[in-house]
Amino acid sequence: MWRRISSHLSPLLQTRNSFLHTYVNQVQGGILKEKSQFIAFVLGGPGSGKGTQCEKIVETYGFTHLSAGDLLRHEISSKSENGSMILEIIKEGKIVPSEVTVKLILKSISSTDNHKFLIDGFPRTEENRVAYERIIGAEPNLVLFFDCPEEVMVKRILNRKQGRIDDNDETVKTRLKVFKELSLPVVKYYSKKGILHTINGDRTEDEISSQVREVLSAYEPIFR
Ligand SMILES: Nc1ncnc2c1ncn2[C@@H]1O[C@H](COP(=O)(O)OP(=O)(O)O)[C@@H](O)[C@H]1O
Ligand SMILES: O=c1ccn([C@@H]2O[C@H](COP(=O)(O)OP(=O)(O)O)[C@@H](O)[C@H]2O)c(=O)[nH]1
Repeated sequence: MWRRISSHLSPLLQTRNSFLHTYVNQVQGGILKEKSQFIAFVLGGPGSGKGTQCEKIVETYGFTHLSAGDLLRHEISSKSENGSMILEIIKEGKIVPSEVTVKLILKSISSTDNHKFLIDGFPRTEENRVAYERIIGAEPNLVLFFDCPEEVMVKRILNRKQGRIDDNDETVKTRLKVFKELSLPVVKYYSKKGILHTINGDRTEDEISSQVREVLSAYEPIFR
């Protein structure tokens, strides 16, 4: 049974506290055990297979999957105050202001009773990354990067058929440009930090899954 310990703090402190230390106490055989929050960022170009693999990770390891794109699309469909601005940006394949995305991520984390999260499709720019670190005050435990040739990603996106407004020839061009110019520097940053794990995304789903399991199993003692 999980229980947040930050309920008596002010809302701001509470959010930050719950993020940094979620920490929930589990009574196990009479011993109060503390679990640390575990965050994995999942990066890769559009159509590289991030969402598909996140679903498998959820099934195998019990992570909570937070897709930044899904959180933003939910703001559009729920007609929230930022909904129309987000719609315009996604339609063009550009990047939503960091504050908006980070707040949505933070809100989801704080309202979820789990200590391990996959944050999929974020951070997409160095500015996103810095905003996340400023607001959250922590770095991820690890970063998975799905490396996939451009022509494979384009083919997958145009076959995706989920009715997404940005899955078309025109917007895909901008998304790929944004990925190369703005997102790859983030990948490089985490590589230098030594927490990046590159996965070959140009394989079958099962082959990719087994590469992912190889990486995650090494972290299992930490996030379990
Ligand atoms: N390894 C794979 N081989 C072929 N198609 C894939 C593979 N992984 C995902 N797909 C398909 O490609 C499309 C894009 O995958 P998705 O997981 O949505 O990518 P992303 O979240 O990175 O945009 C989806 O239609 C998905 O079913
Ligand atoms: O942190 C984020 C994540 C997504 N997006 C927007 O949402 C779109 C779709 O992102 P998603 O991760 O859902 O799909 P992908 O491009 O990886 O297929 C992007 O092109 C951006 O316009 C954004 O602005 N910031």
